[in-house]
Amino acid sequence: MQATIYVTDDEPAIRSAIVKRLSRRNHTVTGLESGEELVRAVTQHPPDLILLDLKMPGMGGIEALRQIRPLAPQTLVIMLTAYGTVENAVEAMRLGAYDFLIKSVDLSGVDPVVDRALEFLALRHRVEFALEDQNSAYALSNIEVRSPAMQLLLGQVRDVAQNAKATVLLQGETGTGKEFLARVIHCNGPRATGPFVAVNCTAIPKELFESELFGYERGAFTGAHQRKRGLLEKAEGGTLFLDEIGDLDPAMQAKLLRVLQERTFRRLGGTEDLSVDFRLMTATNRDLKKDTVRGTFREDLFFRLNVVTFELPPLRVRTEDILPLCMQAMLRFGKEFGKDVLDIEPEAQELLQRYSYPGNIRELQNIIERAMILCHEKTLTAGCLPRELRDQAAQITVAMAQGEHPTLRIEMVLGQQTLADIESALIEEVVRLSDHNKTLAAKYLGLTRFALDRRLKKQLEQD
Ligand SMILES: Nc1ncnc2c1ncn2[C@@H]1O[C@H](COP(=O)(O)OP(=O)(O)OP(=O)(O)O)[C@@H](O)[C@H]1O
Repeated sequence: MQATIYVTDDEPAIRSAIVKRLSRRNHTVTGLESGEELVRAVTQHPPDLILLDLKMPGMGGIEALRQIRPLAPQTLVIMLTAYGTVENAVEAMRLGAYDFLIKSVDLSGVDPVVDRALEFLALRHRVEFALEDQNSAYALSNIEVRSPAMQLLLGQVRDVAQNAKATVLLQGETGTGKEFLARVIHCNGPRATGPFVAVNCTAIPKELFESELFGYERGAFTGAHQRKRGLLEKAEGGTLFLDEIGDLDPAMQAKLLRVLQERTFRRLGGTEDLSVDFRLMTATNRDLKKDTVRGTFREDLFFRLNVVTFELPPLRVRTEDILPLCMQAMLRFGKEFGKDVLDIEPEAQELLQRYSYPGNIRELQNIIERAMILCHEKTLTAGCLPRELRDQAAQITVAMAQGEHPTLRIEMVLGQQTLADIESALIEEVVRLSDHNKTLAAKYLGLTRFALDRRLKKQLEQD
């Protein structure tokens, strides 16, 4: 991003060196020699970024920051500080500065800090733009994904959306965005103007499911005072989305299969075959294939549903998507709560990116909602984030990437963990991923079953 930048420093040599350095990278850079001059310039033209020296004669950096924040809430401010005055820089960050930079002789630290701030600014612009039109929340072009896994998936979604008939199965942990993606497919396809009928298979009691799905004729059963159209009919010309399909009762599985095979059905108590035209999408956080082996899910129905399958990766294996999702949530809750929190301080960014999000995007949104309630500054700080995030920063994170060969990634905070901690975390995760089949886990780990048992026992004793 090419940006307008003000560099404010009373020392001419440093000021001109930074101005030169940034101008060479095609930014529009202006040097200013005092806090007063900066306030005047910001009043006339708020820039994208300000580099602001802490210690200046007359109006110091802190006072200048206090005055420019309300004048230019969108502008990011990086404080320039000398060794030994870092506490003041921290104070400045509490007042809304985005970051700070310790001045060194060669100024080589300037570029990465400026790049990071500008990248953040560019991301904020994109998210703001996407949110301007709430109706286009599901437009493919407005979905902000950075992780290679999600970019690949969205590319495939684009093709599938265009095919009005393709049946889609969405699999993934809770909160990974299965319903969201179903809506994206619906809204970007030829049936976008048709209805999107979402049904949670676990929310409707077993006895009522059939009448809800197929509808009924007057007098079909006691209490059926008049004809009622079922969900299948309501989805005509659009999409029927069956969530938690893995929990569908076996009798209903058989009935659904018949509709999918014949594309016709009868209302309860009816004699007429009705034909329906809809796209079916289903979602589950279970492994349906395994359920067919276990015998809890019909294999023939699985084959009908499993035409196009999307596996949504958990958020912990696509960390690149975390900050864009946080920004989106901040803007959304900011509007709701009437708060103007526009930035996330670097320490909070770090914590948000390191957390493992067992509840995925839904949990991320809850974390941001809570933080926005607690936050009274213009910048979201680490102090507004829940304790789990800070605690987890001190733990070992083991995350799994899906694929033909599932891969475990381990992160270790140097100085806080030992090799033994890593071993325990790794063993625990592999046992969990092997569905607690210890023979399989031992095989993955290259251990004998006996050696694995011995290690697990030792871990238990230490706990
Ligand atoms: N790519 C995305 N961009 C923005 N918001 C998203 C995205 N994906 C999901 N969300 C939001 O995250 C929340 C959870 O998504 P959703 O309900 O689709 O998850 P799910 O996988 O269907 O969950 P469950 O299995 O519990 O039903 C929703 O508020 C949704 O709007």
